[in-house]
Amino acid sequence: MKKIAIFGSTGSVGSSLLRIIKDDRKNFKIELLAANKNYKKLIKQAKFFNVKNIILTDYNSYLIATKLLKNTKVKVFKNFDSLNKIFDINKKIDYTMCAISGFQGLRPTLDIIKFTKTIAIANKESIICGWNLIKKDLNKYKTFFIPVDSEHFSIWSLLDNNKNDNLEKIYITASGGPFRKLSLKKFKNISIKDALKHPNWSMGKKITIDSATMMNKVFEIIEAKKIFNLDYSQLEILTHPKSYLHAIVKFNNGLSKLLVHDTNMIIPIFNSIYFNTNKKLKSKNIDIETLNNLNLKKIDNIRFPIIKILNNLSNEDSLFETIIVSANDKLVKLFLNNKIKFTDISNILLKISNTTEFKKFRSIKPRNIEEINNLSNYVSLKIDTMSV
Ligand SMILES: NC(=O)C1=CN([C@@H]2O[C@H](COP(=O)(O)OP(=O)(O)OC[C@H]3O[C@@H](n4cnc5c(N)ncnc54)[C@H](OP(=O)(O)O)[C@@H]3O)[C@@H](O)[C@H]2O)C=CC1
Ligand SMILES: CC(=O)[C@@H](O)[C@H](O)COP(=O)(O)O
Ligand SMILES: [Mn+2]
Repeated sequence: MKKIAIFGSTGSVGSSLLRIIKDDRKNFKIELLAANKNYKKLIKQAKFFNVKNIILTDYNSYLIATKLLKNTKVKVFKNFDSLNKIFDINKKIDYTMCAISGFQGLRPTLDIIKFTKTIAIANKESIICGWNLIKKDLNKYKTFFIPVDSEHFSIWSLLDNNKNDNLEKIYITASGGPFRKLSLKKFKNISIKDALKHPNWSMGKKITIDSATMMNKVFEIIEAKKIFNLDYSQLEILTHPKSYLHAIVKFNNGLSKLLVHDTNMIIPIFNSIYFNTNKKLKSKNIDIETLNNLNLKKIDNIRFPIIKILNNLSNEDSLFETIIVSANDKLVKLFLNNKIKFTDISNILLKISNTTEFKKFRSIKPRNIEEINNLSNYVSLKIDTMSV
């Protein structure tokens, strides 16, 4: 019986994992489910899987859930401060999925490492902002790490569990999102509805907007650089409309490996929880038609100006990554609340990434979560004051 925890269980990745577990219930005991506001879905999950601990970080949702569950054995927590009341460092759980969206996933990811034997991280923002802190604790507590983001899971699989000492170059693919072919003249009137129509993947709103602006791929380059300890010069984006090929790894010895899988996040998620088992997952036959038409092209930074942020990055872990993640979190929220235009996201992000005030953070290494959180809050407030 594997004991597990799922952060972001009511979301796209979290719910996909629960669908996998539902088919194999006898082998799993869910110790904790965490979400933000969706108390109805979280309570339904907790009851269905007989989960004794839940976290709701939105205070009002926490109060409602506490009331609704008062005559049950389910304990409701309002934040992640009580992990040491739920878990025991001497009796680690087997697996945790970190699938909270955005910057807010970093603290829970850092806090759970000591309590879990394996940590599967889908929350790319935590890797981008806090990788040096995450890596330090992975080593300190001997926690096994599996990246879940499809391109990074693919690279990780090609490197056979992360031996990356003879890596020459990595290509990650981008679908190009819903506006890959849209006339540039129409970008200024892009609607929320259209921006949420990803051509290949059904994902949470935030990552879907990031795929439309191409910020998702900027994040994925940073994520790959950190996880696989590369220079940015060793990483390149290729657009591939079908999202079937996820990564190409070129090694120093002249060999290159490519990884394709169905355009379905169930595959990386399934492999993260059944890693090192021979559990069978039903999947489609190899798609020869798509393999014959990979249609790989270099990224167009006229269409996707946000790519230019990659030119401003330092090759060392820095607080600058927190600035762009937090600014992007905020700007995507403003766009989804109809406060700014789609093109404002890239324009304001590029402006922020070029200001002297923020550029100086490229040479400051993150020392602790408090420093990262404070900077993130500052960036968020700064955007409120900008004339957006
Ligand atoms: N979806 C996908 O296919 C992929 C996702 N990823 C990454 O995985 C992560 C999750 O993505 P996705 O599943 O699409 O996101 P969703 O928006 O679908 O779900 C986000 C989850 O996080 C919860 N959440 C949000 N904020 C908080 C918070 N402050 N505290 C606790 N829980 C919180 C949400 O709770 P609530 O429901 O209550 O709001 C929800 O359960 C992201 O970092 C994304 O970049 C990477 C590759 C693919
Ligand atoms: C499924 C997954 O890993 C997403 O990150 C996906 O890659 C987003 O698609 P884009 O390639 O359009 O950003
Ligand atoms: Mn991805």
